Amino acid sequence: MWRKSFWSYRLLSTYVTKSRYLFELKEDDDACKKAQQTGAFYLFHSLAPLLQKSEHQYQAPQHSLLELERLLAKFGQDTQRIEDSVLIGCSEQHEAWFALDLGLNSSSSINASLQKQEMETELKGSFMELRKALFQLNTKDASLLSTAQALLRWHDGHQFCSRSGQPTKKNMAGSKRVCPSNKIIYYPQMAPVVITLVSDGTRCLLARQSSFPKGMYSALAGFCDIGESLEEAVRREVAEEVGLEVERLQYSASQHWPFPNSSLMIACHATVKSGQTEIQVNLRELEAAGWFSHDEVATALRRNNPYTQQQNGTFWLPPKLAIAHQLIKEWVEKPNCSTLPA
Ligand SMILES: NC(=O)C1=CN([C@@H]2O[C@H](COP(=O)(O)OP(=O)(O)OC[C@H]3O[C@@H](n4cnc5c(N)ncnc54)[C@H](O)[C@@H]3O)[C@@H](O)[C@H]2O)C=CC1
Ligand SMILES: [Mg+2]
Repeated sequence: MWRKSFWSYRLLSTYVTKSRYLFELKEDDDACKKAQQTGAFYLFHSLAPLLQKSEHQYQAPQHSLLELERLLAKFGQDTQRIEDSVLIGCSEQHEAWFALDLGLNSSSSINASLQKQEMETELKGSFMELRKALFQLNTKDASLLSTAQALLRWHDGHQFCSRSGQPTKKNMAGSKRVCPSNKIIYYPQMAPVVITLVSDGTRCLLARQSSFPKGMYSALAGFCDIGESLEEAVRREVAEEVGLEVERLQYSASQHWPFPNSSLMIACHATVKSGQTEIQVNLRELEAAGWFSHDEVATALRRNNPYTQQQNGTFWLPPKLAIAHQLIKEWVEKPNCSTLPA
């Protein structure tokens, strides 16, 4: 455990002190409880974050502990419910940030779910589905609320020990749950997913699932199987979904993705052997897949507004905040960047 008195915080960078402060809050329940007193809370209802509209923009409001206690009292709720909150980050000045869901059934409060509409009126905002909310927010808030929702969802779904069947207990920060009877520790999980933009040197391969919004095409994605390396997962997914063999691949970047459950999206560029570009779409996984020219993709990126695209019937690409968008943009800017052997 990092103790403030032990470390000379002044010698460390802001980022390092922040990281160590968050580490301390995860490890030490008393320190975390203390941090709640000066902290800020983001509110959710059944996993939908609270947003407020100011002028033309939405923002995610923060509430102090005092405001939260008043709110809960007003709705006849025990302040014990605040113990369900999870730590999601802190400011550079070490103001800790928490998230609390007022709609999910609470293990520490009897009168579980609070009425959504009454809360919205009281809070002068609305609980918006996260997929919609992400389009309305700046990058920092979008990322914070994604983390918050992922953590809240994980706690909601892991309230019992899978060995003893007993209720598990969350630590103050929400970084783990412990079974009191056998001491098994459960940590929040995310599934590794590979997302690959395949190129044949001049064109790139885009595909769509029937569940995608109308007209949207993206790179190939798939969950890693147990025991697989990243490289093996890319090769298998490309073979499974479009019947092609990857020749070379290059890691690009990664992203936490909260839908439908937490995934760690690992994005790669890949090439296939020239002359072996005939696609055989696996219709159990995909609705359609095809090769798109550099010009077509560059044009789609420039006019990437889903609403006008849907009306025109032309294809469109995932929004900026999705790593698929970044992967496609990278390829458009540098079409020959797939250099590492698979
Ligand atoms: N952030 C981004 O840019 C993008 C994110 N994605 C995400 O990637 C994820 C994976 O893509 P898919 O093509 O759907 O995967 P996929 O090609 O592996 O097919 C999904 C199927 O895999 C099986 N599966 C294996 N392990 C699973 C697990 N841990 N959780 C759920 N299903 C599992 C299920 O049968 C499921 O129906 C999606 O959930 C999607 O949200 C997809 C494209 C872009
Ligand atoms: Mg897939």
